Amino acid sequence: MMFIRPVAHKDLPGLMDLARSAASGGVGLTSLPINEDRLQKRIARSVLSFSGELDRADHGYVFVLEDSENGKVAGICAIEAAVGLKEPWYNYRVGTIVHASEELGVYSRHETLFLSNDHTGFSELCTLYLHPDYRIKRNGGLLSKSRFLFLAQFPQLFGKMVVAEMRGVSDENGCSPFWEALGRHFFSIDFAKADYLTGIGQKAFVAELMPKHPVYVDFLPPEAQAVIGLTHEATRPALAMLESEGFRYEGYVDIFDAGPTVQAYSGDIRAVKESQRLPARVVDPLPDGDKTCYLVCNDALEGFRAVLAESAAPQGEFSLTPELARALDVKDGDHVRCVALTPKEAA
Ligand SMILES: CC(C)(COP(=O)(O)OP(=O)(O)OC[C@H]1O[C@@H](n2cnc3c(N)ncnc32)[C@H](O)[C@@H]1OP(=O)(O)O)[C@@H](O)C(=O)NCCC(=O)NCCSC(=O)CCC(=O)O
Repeated sequence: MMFIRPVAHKDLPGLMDLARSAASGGVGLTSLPINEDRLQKRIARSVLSFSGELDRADHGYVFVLEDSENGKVAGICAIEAAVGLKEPWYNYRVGTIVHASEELGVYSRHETLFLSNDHTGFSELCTLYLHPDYRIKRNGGLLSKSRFLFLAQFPQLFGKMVVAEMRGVSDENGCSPFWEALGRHFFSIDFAKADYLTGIGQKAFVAELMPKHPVYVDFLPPEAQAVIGLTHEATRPALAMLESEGFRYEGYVDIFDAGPTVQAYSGDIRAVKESQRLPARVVDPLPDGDKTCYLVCNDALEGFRAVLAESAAPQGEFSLTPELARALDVKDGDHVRCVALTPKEAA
């Protein structure tokens, strides 16, 4: 059985394996560098976040997907409670500047990139990675969307808006047309290096050196213009899952590769809005009848668990098999939070 739980110190070797797997797939995950020291610090920060021992500005909750058959860490995902409260959080906002003169009969509008800190204080979904061997049986949905149950359960820990930065377009050698056209002029390193520095916590430092004045998109080469707001092919499944929950691109892009940031009000995320907190009824076997697949979590913060469960539409209580109750660490009568998968996922 697959279940979600908070990351623990013992998971360092498992996270290193995931980081190596991500890099070998050619995608590389900015926030999952193959760097034992960084990963160990990330685990430690998460453990302290779950126990409430840090400032809100430092809270970052990391979860792993564990295979109970063999104890293997199959995937990772995270939520940062509030970005930009310690050091600036930068995006480009794709806006418009109009140059017009009625007298001369001239009117032209220009797409322009404005440096912004507009997402300061928002929560961020990040570090989503599932080992390729486990990209089966809705594990991707469990991994990505379990975070929404956590958000619904503990709204006081998060901002009113949630964002996610999707990887922008780069080729098989890690070369980004947007970086080559813009960042490269201000920082004489290649995109892969800038991306690595971002992953080890140096993004603000690199960002300080990027152009502060609005950038006219017309002045960028066509290959850079073409990738503004586009998602890397390998990251499309991650984006599709967020879009199915109501996340949208609102014109903010990454300052390095111009990948889109998608966003949603926390309370408007489908799985947050539609989730219900109900008493668990542990039954063996489950009653006959039509069943749907639900995301289910327990009530605990440090002992958070989430699973996928087939169940009939809940009528004031949520029926669970003893095996699922054990995975969720709940007893009959304890409360769980549940939400059905989208009809497309459940099909
Ligand atoms: C993202 C996951 C975990 C997703 O797992 P799976 O691949 O098993 O998921 P899946 O069920 O096959 O696909 C999920 C949904 O994407 C759809 N889908 C699949 N391929 C697609 C494509 N090329 N274009 C558009 N949609 C696509 C499927 O139909 C499905 O939607 P339906 O269910 O509706 O049919 C994995 O692919 C992965 O680890 N990828 C590599 C790392 C990565 O790119 N991470 C995101 C980085 S960005 C980040 O971390 C921030 C975002 C975040 O944290 O969430």
